[in-house]
Amino acid sequence: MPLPRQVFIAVIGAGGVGKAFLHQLSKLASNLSCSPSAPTYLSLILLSTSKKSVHHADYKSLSNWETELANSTTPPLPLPRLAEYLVKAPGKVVLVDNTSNQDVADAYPMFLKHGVSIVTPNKKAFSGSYQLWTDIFAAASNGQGSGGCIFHESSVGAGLPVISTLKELVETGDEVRRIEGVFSGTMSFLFNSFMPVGGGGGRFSDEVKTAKDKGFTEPDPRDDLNGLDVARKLTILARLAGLKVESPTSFPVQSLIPKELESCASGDEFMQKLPEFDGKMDDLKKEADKEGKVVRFVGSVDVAKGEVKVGLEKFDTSHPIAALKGSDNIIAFYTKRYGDNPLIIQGAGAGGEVTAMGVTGDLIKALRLLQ
Ligand SMILES: NC(=O)C1=CN([C@@H]2O[C@H](COP(=O)(O)OP(=O)(O)OC[C@H]3O[C@@H](n4cnc5c(N)ncnc54)[C@H](OP(=O)(O)O)[C@@H]3O)[C@@H](O)[C@H]2O)C=CC1
Ligand SMILES: N[C@@H](CC=O)C(=O)O
Ligand code: NA
Repeated sequence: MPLPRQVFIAVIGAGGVGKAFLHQLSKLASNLSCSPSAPTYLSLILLSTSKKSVHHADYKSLSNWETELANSTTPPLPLPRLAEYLVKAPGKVVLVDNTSNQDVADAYPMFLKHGVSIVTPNKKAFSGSYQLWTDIFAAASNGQGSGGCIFHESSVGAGLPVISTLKELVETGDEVRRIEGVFSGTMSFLFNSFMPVGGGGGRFSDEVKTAKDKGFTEPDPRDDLNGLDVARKLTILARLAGLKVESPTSFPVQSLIPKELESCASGDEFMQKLPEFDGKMDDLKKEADKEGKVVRFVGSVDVAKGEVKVGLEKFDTSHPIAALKGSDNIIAFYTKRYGDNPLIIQGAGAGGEVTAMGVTGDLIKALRLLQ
């Protein structure tokens, strides 16, 4: 009879994605067959938000995380103390970062060097400075050596298999020439509902509020509307395709934040004032309508030219990008092997459940490597 093995899971971030991940984790059979030789038991040993943490000095599994977190009065561990706690766990550890925090992302090389594996939808680690990108992958072992492994499928296209597909294209020797499409669930939802094919549509500011309520936006919706979220995703894809993109602000990115609202002190103030600018978005709609077109927020990476760009473009109403629904992303990979008919991935690109699916899938991949 093979001996069961135990893997310890620490989760930081319990918002839309974090909560959906924790529910999916609880459904993963505790007797998970990731290893051909032994069943795997998963123990949740830490759960933390920006305000509080639940963890036990004896690494006892959290049996009822919702109640334990709600009742906790313990502040979150500072990152070096968190690392100490995880390193001393009596077995392999996977840290699940469900935040969008830069400090947590900056600490990935430290966690990885200490053998802690990471799965995350947080884009900031992979789209920050090029140095951080290099440090993360230098520290990660992904199966070889003593460093932890790292997976980040949901950092682009939520649960859609975008990162894994691009990596396989590159690793199997295809030549990726161009990547283009709609990379934001929020922007897709906004334009599909504010400027649908066939006319009509709601007020732009109302649709922004709905996108936030549906859990599509970043914690601060200005990070979507300023184009930076898409720029981060394209930075990640461009780097995986071999371009040394320095940062998500090192190429042209069109912002939809009105100049007058750039100085808003908070996301709440911004959301309050946004309806004053609905007229400008209506003008954009009317202008496209006159040409029989719709406007969509798109991005592209031209690998051969080394160019990345993000912004609004007009599309014929018959174009596949114009026909997207809800929060759908569409991502086309033009490669040497696929020729003029690109490999296309399409589906929901935002939302707690679909994003958590990518994170849970990554956890399963990490567990297979940690045998
Ligand atoms: N929502 C989506 O559709 C998608 C999201 N993502 C990415 O997933 C991540 C999570 O998104 P989402 O769940 O929507 O965001 P939320 O704002 O709903 O949740 C973020 C969580 O992170 C916690 N947090 C923030 N900073 C820290 C910190 N320093 N230490 C511990 N916890 C912290 C917050 O705590 P508190 O509650 O105390 O503020 C909150 O629980 C982001 O990186 C996002 O870009 C990726 C693809 C799609
Ligand atoms: N805010 C992002 C969430 C997923 O990355 C989006 O709208 O696409
Ligand atoms: Na993905």
